[in-house]
Amino acid sequence: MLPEHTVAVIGAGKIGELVVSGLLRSGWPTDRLLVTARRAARGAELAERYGVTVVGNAEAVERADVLAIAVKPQDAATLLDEIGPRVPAEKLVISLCAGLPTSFFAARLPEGTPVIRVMTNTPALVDQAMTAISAGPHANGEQLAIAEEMFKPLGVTLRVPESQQDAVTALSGSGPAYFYLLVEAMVDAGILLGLPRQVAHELIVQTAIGSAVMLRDSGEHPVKLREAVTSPAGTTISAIRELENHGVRAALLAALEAARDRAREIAAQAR
Ligand SMILES: NC(=O)C1=CN([C@@H]2O[C@H](COP(=O)(O)OP(=O)(O)OC[C@H]3O[C@@H](n4cnc5c(N)ncnc54)[C@H](OP(=O)(O)O)[C@@H]3O)[C@@H](O)[C@H]2O)C=CC1
Ligand SMILES: O=C(O)[C@@H]1CCC=N1
Repeated sequence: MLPEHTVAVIGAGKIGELVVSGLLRSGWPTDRLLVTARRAARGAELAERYGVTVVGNAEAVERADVLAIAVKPQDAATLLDEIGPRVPAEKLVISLCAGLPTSFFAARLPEGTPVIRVMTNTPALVDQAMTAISAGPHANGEQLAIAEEMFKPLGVTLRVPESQQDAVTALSGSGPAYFYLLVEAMVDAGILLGLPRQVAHELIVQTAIGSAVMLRDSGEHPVKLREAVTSPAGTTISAIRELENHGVRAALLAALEAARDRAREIAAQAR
């Protein structure tokens, strides 16, 4: 299905760029995509890399039907001071910002502007994103479908109530970083055990991929999958005892709670 909408990605940093590249990979026509950047050099880089049209924020607001806001949450108020009053209420605003509720945008946009909150993640770069989508004020099913049309080609999408978005941010938004940290630590453990770094890296990355595919495709609970690896008096249980002794499970509970709390704090600090 060819998109009927023109999308402007406002603030094409890391996340904005992955939306641009993902849309283009999915066949989104270049002439239905606009990009804005704060620095001219960044705009030129994106124009060169993707052949997209880079415009100012005001022109993006005028020409696009869908405004995907991908600036840092701390920059959102300044951006909305600039563009908010110019956004006609029939445009769809999609926020990709962590923490900020749709009410933050609604308060700075003309009455009746539909706002959708989206939390995606960096595996969008390989079309394996987890993207959670929530309707905010004035957003109807048709507009949620537009957001899904944009993000489905980048991976998996899920509709969630907006009240769950800070938790979603803690789990899947930040989630890739936790897995990368684990991989980094396990590769270092391989070094400790005397393996060459490249060998340790290959062993752990393929083990991560295999485990992830089994989690997704086997239909088995993670406990069952772990038990199948854990032989009586074997090697795995010795490692698991150490993980439990070091409070890894408790650390993850605390870590994700801290991420959720930081999302709330970002919203509270946004002016
Ligand atoms: N990184 C991630 O994994 C995830 C991030 N997010 C959310 O995505 C958003 C973007 O994050 P990320 O891509 O990491 O951050 P970046 O800093 O890489 O991108 C933000 C971009 O917005 C630009 N910008 C800021 N203000 C303006 C403006 N007024 N007009 C035009 N462009 C502007 C910045 O320009 P300049 O280069 O000059 O700073 C920068 O290029 C955040 O709100 C974050 O919470 C959501 C999910 C995952
Ligand atoms: O760290 C952050 O704030 C952003 C939001 C989710 C992932 N990265």
